[in-house]
Amino acid sequence: MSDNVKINRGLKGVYFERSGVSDIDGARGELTYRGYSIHDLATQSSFEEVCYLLIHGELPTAEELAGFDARLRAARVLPDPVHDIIAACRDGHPMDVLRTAVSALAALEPASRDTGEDAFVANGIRLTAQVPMIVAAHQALRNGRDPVAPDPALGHAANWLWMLKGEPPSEAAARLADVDFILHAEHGANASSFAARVTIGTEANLHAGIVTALSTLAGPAHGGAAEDVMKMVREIGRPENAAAYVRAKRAAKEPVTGFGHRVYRREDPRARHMRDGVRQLGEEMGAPEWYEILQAVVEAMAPYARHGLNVNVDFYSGVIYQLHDIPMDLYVPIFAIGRMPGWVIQCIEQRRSNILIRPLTLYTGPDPRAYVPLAAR
Ligand SMILES: CC(=O)SCCNC(=O)CCNC(=O)[C@H](O)C(C)(C)COP(=O)(O)OP(=O)(O)OC[C@H]1O[C@@H](n2cnc3c(N)ncnc32)[C@H](O)[C@@H]1OP(=O)(O)O
Ligand SMILES: O=C([O-])CC(=O)C(=O)O
Repeated sequence: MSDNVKINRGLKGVYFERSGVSDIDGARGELTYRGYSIHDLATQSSFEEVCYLLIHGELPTAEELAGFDARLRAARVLPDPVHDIIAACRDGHPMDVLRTAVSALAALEPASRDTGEDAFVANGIRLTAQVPMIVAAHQALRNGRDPVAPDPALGHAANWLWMLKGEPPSEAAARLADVDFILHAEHGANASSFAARVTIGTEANLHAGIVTALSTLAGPAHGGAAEDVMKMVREIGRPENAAAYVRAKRAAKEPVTGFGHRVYRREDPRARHMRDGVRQLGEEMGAPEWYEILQAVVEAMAPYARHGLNVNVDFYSGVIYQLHDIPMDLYVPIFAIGRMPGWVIQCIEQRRSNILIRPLTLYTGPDPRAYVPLAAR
C-alpha cells in the first residue's frame, strides 16, 4: 500500500479549504483582500479600514469605520497582572513575551472562553488593540521605563509608535507603519494562519488560535525573516560585498533570507511598497547605504529570479524598522501586530464551517515485533 500513497510533504500545492478572505496569484505575483488589490489598499486605505474589510467582508462606510475605530481605541486596556507577567519575563525574546501575555489574557479575561461567532469578533478586536500594547510595554519595562499609556487621539499605527517611543510620531512615520500593517494583514493559508485553523478545528477559543499563530510565526522561515535580513545586511556591510555573499550562500546551499516563497513565482507584490519606503526613508535620513546593499543583493540574485526566486515582503521591512531605530528582536512582533486581523478572520472562517484538521502520516517504522521486557534488553 505504501507504494501507492502520494505524500504531499509540507502540504505543497494542496488546497485544504475554501476561503473568501484573500487571493494570492503566485504565477502573476498578485494579492487581493476581499477582491481589492493590495496596491490600492496600501496606497489609499488605513489599517483600521483593512481590519474592518477583512473581518466584516466589505469596506466600511465613514460611519461604520468610526464605530469600528472607536471599538479598537476603547479596547486599549491591559489588565494589571499582564504588566506583572511582562515584567517577570522582561529578558525574554519579545515574541516569547507576546505569546505568554496573550496566553495570560486568555486566563485573565473570562470573555475569552466564549466560542460563539460574536465573541470571536469581539475578542479579535480586543486582541488586535492589546497586542501592540504588550509589545510596547515589554520594550519599556526591559529598558527600565514605565509603559506609555495609549493616546486615544491617535489611530492604531500612530498610537503604536507613541507607546513604543514615548514621543509623538511624525505623520510620515505613522503612515509607513500603517502601510506595513496593511501589507502584513492577511495572507491565506500561510503557516501561522494554518496552525491557528488547526487549533480552532478542535473547537478551542480564539485566544488559543492566536497563541498557536504567534508560536508558528516566530521561525526564520516565516515571520523571522525580516530580522535575519537585517543581520545579513549588516554582515554584507557594503554594496560591493553583496555578490560574494550570495555566491557563498549558494555554494553552501543555504537560503538567502528575504528571498523565496511557497506560493509566489514572481516578486511578492507587497515588497514594492516596502522597497519604496526604504529608499525614501533612507534618503530622508541620510542613510542610503542600506537600500544600496539590498539592491546589490537583488542584483546578485537576479540569475535565480528566472527560477521563481524573488524577494518576499520581509526583504525590505527590516531595514525600515532599523531606520526607525527599532531593535531587531521587535521585527517579528511587528509582523504579528499587522497579521492580527488576518488570524482573526481565518479563525472565524474555520469556526463557521468547522472540521477537525487531522491528516495522515504514512508509517515507515519497523514491522510489528515482540515486546522485550526491560530485564531482557
Ligand atoms: C512572510 C513570509 O513568511 S515570506 C518567507 C520568509 N522567509 C524567508 O525569507 C526565508 C528564506 N526563504 C526560504 O527559506 C524559502 O524560500 C521558504 C521557506 C520561504 C519557502 O520554501 P519552499 O516553498 O519550501 O521552497 P523550496 O525550499 O521548495 O525551494 C525551492 C527551491 O528554491 C531554493 N530556494 C528557496 N528559497 C531560497 C532562498 N531564500 N535562497 C536560495 N535558494 C532558495 C531551494 O533551495 C529550492 O531549490 P532546489 O529545488 O534546487 O532544491
Ligand atoms: O504566505 C506565506 O507562506 C508566508 C507569507 O508570505 C505571509 O504569511 O505573509
